[in-house]
Amino acid sequence: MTEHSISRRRLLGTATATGVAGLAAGAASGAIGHAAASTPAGPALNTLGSATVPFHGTRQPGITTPLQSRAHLVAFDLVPDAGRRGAAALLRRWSTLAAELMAGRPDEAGTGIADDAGPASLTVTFGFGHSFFDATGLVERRPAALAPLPAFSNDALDASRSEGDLWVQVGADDPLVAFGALRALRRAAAGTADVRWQMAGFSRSPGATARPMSVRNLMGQVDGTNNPSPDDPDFDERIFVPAGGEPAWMAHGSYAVVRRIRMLLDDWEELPGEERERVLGRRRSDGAPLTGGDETTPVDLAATHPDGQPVIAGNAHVRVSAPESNGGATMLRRSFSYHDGALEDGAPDAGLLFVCWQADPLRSFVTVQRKLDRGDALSTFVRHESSGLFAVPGGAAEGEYVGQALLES
Ligand SMILES: C=CC1=C(C)c2cc3[nH]c(cc4nc(cc5[nH]c(cc1n2)c(C)c5CCC(=O)O)C(CCC(=O)O)=C4C)c(C)c3C=C
Ligand SMILES: [Fe+2]
Repeated sequence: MTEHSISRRRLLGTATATGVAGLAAGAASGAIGHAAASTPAGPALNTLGSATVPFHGTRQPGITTPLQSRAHLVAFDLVPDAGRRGAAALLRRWSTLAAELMAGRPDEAGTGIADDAGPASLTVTFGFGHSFFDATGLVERRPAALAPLPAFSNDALDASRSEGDLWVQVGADDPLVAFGALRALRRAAAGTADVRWQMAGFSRSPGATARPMSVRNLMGQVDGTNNPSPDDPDFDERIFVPAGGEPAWMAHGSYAVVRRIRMLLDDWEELPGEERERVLGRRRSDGAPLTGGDETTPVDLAATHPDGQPVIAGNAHVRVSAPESNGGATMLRRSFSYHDGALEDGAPDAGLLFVCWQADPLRSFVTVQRKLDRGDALSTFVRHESSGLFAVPGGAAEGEYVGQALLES
């Protein structure tokens, strides 16, 4: 791995560690710009607030964009008489709105929630669920890859917080900007689609750590290290549907698997530190593999102790989930933490809004999750509580809207 690829790899899984690193991220990915930096009435916005991600492009934003510190994941169901026309009109309204908000132009009809802020790297990403195609009479255009995910033994899924006709992912580095965008999108859907479920997530704020590193999850683990990098020769083909792929309207798109995974934090925190590291296969302090080095050192799955026992346990999470253990299966993980108070028994309702991206969910998520389901030491400490699979089409060109190739051809 080159220095360059290390820094690119880090950027994807990282709420960039400093303002300077944030700028470097934008420059490296070509994805982040800066909105007009001052208002007539006030001082210039700082770089965090003024950072922009373009809405228009070959791919949708929010997939390879560096992880923002706030997110809302929302599923909508179309109202019964919306049909294909209603859905097309909604996607057009949503796309226009998303382009405006992401460029830093506030929603004129809104309540002014984000008026003083810039776009703060706002991204809005749209996807279609399995049921969308029934609701719009487009069943024959439903991708085979949207077949329902199989049941896994560790699942405790709540159907009312799973799936949905439409999925929207909002991310921003300012909670008010993220909330303002969510409100505007909800208002634009009124009369056409109702919220089915909604989840709020968070990650580390840019500039919060002393050095660039991947973020930590609520188990205290450094998470996102071994994500595939856009510099990998097979990155595009593994994460995105190619130009000539099937169905044609999914060209440059990707499939998002969304799982709300509650962490059994009371049990986890009881576990001695060494045991926690054994469960994962990496050090808690800096995310380095138990086989040595630093966060970016490759894990040596073949390494053994003098007594012949593997250094990375047979059921350690990084061994069971690794591409080497799954016929090369890989996915881009872009997850957020969540905390929704306490359950009736007092346990924290907290965990991971696990979001992963891939060109083929059966080959990637399903293959790895099947393996994890059979023998992952981490599974004792987590519960999958909701699930969704969404087809996220390619990006919209100027003057077009997301999903136009599906809804109008
Ligand atoms: C089906 C896919 C996966 C689920 C579900 C999943 C849940 C999950 N993971 C963590 C924490 C970590 N995972 C890490 C690595 C990792 N996880 C997956 C897949 C799923 N994880 C993969 C493919 C990998 C990479 C393996 C490799 O190639 O080395 C790590 C280590 C750091 C990293 O590489 O990101 C952590 C930490 C939690 C807490 C969790 C459910 C709540
Ligand atoms: Fe994982």
